[in-house]
Amino acid sequence: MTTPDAPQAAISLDGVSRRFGDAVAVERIDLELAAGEFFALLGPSGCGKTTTLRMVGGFELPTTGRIRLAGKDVTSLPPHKRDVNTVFQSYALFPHLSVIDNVTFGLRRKAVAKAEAEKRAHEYLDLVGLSGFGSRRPSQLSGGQQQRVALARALVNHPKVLLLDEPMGALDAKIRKSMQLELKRIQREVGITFLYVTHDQSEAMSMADRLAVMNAGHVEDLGSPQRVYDRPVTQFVAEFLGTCNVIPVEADASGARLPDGGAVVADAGGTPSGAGWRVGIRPEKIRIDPLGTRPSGPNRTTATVTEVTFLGASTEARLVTAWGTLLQAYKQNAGGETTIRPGDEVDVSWDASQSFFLPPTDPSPAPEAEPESKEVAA
Ligand SMILES: Nc1ncnc2c1ncn2[C@@H]1O[C@H](COP(=O)(O)OP(=O)(O)OP(=O)(O)O)[C@@H](O)[C@H]1O
Repeated sequence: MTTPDAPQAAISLDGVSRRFGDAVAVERIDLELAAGEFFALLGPSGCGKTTTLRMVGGFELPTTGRIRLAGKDVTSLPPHKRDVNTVFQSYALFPHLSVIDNVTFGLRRKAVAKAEAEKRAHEYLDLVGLSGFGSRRPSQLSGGQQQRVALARALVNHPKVLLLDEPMGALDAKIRKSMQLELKRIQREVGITFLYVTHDQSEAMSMADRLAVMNAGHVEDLGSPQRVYDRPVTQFVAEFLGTCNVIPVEADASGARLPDGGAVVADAGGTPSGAGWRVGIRPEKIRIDPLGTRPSGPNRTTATVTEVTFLGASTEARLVTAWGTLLQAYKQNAGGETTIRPGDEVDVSWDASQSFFLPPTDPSPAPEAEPESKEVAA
């Protein structure tokens, strides 16, 4: 939590929940976003991302908890009394107004003089790469261009915080990719705090300074994209962020072992003890060598290659261990690789630093359970 001399959080959620009748959409969330941070809320459909964002925007009231913006309690304030703007997936542009009138709309309502409002609008249209489009109607723009207008309109009031709810949802994959880079550049330039909701893990990882992975209404993991990808705290998080090999381990006082008895050491995820623990390794971290060529040590076993797929930049191998766990491994095609074929017996190994222990998964977490891991802005 915030210490007296820590910089004030731009957004802070303290024990925020939202129920709809008996259904719990958001369950006791604690979040702190630093000023100027690009923060993503990531998770599958229905996990509570949009409800969380709507509570920050004032479109939904929390059932419990407090929301602060720059230290000010706004929990029960209506949207227009909060220093935030929202960009929705649908853009919500006025179809009968020109681009420039769409962008100046909020300023004009705040009684900013027309000339001044238009000057500012042109600056923001420049920023989003749309100078010269001011007199067009939204219907004369592509989806990506409409999205930029919506962004310019949201930024032109200089809100302290911008909320973005799947703003790229309507764009095709290629435009999405270039808009992601663009949005990150714009966010850096304007220095406004962004709270960005998406179910697309690559979008969140490529743009966010930090991200929170939500599952069934609670925050399951929170940290930098690299930390959450490399050292996820649960199997759900590991698998939501990309492909992950998950191997059961048996653990006792003498350490953790694979089903074939080989020792397992991992630098992350705590010390397994008892039943139900697993070790996770990303496919690109798995090393494959001809059978019998790996020196003995922990984190190695043997497997049979079942499928090899050449993907151009990389090759994907599927393997099965002697006890029946299926594994996936990616290898960059950097030249000089040993060819492997289906049916080959191989040594499989990985570094302790590239793997993480995963705790037993509770099949039905108690509704009042605390999130398994939390971090707050320093
Ligand atoms: N107004 C409402 N009335 C009843 N239930 C609601 C309401 N709004 C949301 N919910 C429920 O709350 C849960 C969380 O919804 P929310 O829209 O926050 O999820 P999400 O993670 O944003 O999903 P998506 O990615 O599909 O938009 C869902 O089970 C949803 O059905």
